[in-house]
Amino acid sequence: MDSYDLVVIGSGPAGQKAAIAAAKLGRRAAVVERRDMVGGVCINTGTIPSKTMREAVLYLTGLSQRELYGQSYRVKNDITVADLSARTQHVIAREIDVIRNQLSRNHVALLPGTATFLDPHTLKVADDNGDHREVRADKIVIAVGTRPARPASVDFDGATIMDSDQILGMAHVPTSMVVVGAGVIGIEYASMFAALGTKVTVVEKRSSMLDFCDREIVEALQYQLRDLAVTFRFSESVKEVQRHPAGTVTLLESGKRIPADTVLYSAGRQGVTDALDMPAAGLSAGERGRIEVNEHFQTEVGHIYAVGDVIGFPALAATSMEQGRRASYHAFGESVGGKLGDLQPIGIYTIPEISYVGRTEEQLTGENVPFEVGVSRYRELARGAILGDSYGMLKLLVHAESRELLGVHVFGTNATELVHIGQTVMGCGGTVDYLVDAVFNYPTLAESYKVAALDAVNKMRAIAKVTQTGDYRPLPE
Ligand SMILES: Cc1cc2nc3c(=O)[nH]c(=O)nc-3n(C[C@H](O)[C@H](O)[C@H](O)COP(=O)(O)OP(=O)(O)OC[C@H]3O[C@@H](n4cnc5c(N)ncnc54)[C@H](O)[C@@H]3O)c2cc1C
Ligand SMILES: NC(=O)c1ccc[n+]([C@@H]2O[C@H](COP(=O)([O-])OP(=O)(O)OC[C@H]3O[C@@H](n4cnc5c(N)ncnc54)[C@H](O)[C@@H]3O)[C@@H](O)[C@H]2O)c1
Repeated sequence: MDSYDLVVIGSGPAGQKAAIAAAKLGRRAAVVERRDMVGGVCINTGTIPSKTMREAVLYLTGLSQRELYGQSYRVKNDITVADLSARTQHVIAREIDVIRNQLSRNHVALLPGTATFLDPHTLKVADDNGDHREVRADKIVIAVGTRPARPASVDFDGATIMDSDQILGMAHVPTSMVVVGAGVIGIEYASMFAALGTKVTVVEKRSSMLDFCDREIVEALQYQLRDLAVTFRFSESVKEVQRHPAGTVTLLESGKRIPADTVLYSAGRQGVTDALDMPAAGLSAGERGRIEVNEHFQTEVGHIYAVGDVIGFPALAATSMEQGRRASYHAFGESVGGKLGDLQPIGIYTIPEISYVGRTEEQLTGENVPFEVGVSRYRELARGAILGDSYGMLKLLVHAESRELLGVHVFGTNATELVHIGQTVMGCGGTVDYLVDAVFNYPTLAESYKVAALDAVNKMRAIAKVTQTGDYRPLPE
């Protein structure tokens, strides 16, 4: 039986980084993964295909250029699924190659197959072709990720009623689509299909969407999506999805019926823990197959760690990678930076994109933290005009007394890149004054930080002026 210092189950972002971190610490590491899933959901069905498809949609539809060249501007009419998937397949293949290469040059063994616990230190790895082997490990990292939740009441056929894995194999761009669930996946795909000209209806059982984001920005997104003919049905639950020869009908609890070519069911995901035989290792999975861990990512069995989507929120590729690295470091007694804290950015690749770091206005108000808001609009930036982005905005939330940055919220072109400037300032404990005094390249979108910072300090100065000149008269009690 082969023996390793660390065996990782799953080769997604969390598993890869756990294994490579162990290898860098001089440990013998192995990753177990199914032959057709190297790179995990991230590379094969999730982040990478969806983000590549988005890029193809933006390019081929010419959507982001229409402010400059007119509303009829297109790079290609009649965009086909083949147009979209050519780019996707190219990027997936390239990324898998990079991962295989990184693992092999770090001497991490890639063991093909599905892992099952035999006991807390031993795993059976069964390949699809019927072969199996047993491996022993001092430490084990579970990084098995999630798969789309599939309620029994929905008859998924992969052609007209699909989950987010199946959508990548769709045969044609539909003329109409119902998206069930306005979570990140649902809204990202709703944006892409709306940009392609599909008539999209989003059904969401909550009264609003993306509740963790800044409200003003979510409203701006909804406005932009409605402009692309998206219909929102909030506070509505899907009761049943019917398949008919001529298309689908989505039946809502309220009695409404929505006909459409296709349905994308994106109402959450569940942990892929069923194949693991968790009880054999003394473990159990909770609601939706999730595994509970402590701050070091240890499960209830100390030498077994769990990282990535299988432990739940925030379920992002970037956080998964960092959790993987931290779990390995902890397993082998290496120190890591402070707690994986509040400064993890969120990036949502809707059209236009959203990104933020830190707290929202709603959170700060709820916590009675006094703050000032500084806003910069892309339409007032030279780079915004050059790009043809008139709707973008950057918003800074600044502590009214200490002048620290408390949150950065960006909407529009390059939002997911821009957010890192604010993240760095916040991570270094910087104040709004750093941004006021800094010089940014011109013409750039980064300049929006200075504009928003000046806006915030101007408002703060206005308050100070009123209170210091004696003009300020408190209202009678
Ligand atoms: C449509 C979509 C879009 C997304 N977009 C983004 C985005 O833009 N940005 C972002 O940050 N995140 C995004 N995400 C989330 C991101 O993909 C995940 O956070 C990330 O993939 C989680 O990594 P992971 O390592 O936990 O697991 P995964 O990537 O899910 O990989 C887990 C791997 O474990 C393997 N596995 C499972 N069980 C076993 C077993 N018993 N034996 C062996 N192997 C096993 C699976 O085959 C799989 O390959 C998106 C997700 C989806 C679905
Ligand atoms: N850009 C990114 O970072 C990115 C992109 C995609 C996915 N992800 C990750 O993937 C994970 C899963 O995303 P998701 O969107 O599938 O799940 P989710 O759980 O975030 O959203 C599901 C939504 O569906 C709604 N819903 C559930 N049942 C319903 C019903 N019967 N009728 C109507 N609405 C219903 C829920 O209220 C919820 O809003 C997320 O945690 C996210 O972090 C991240």
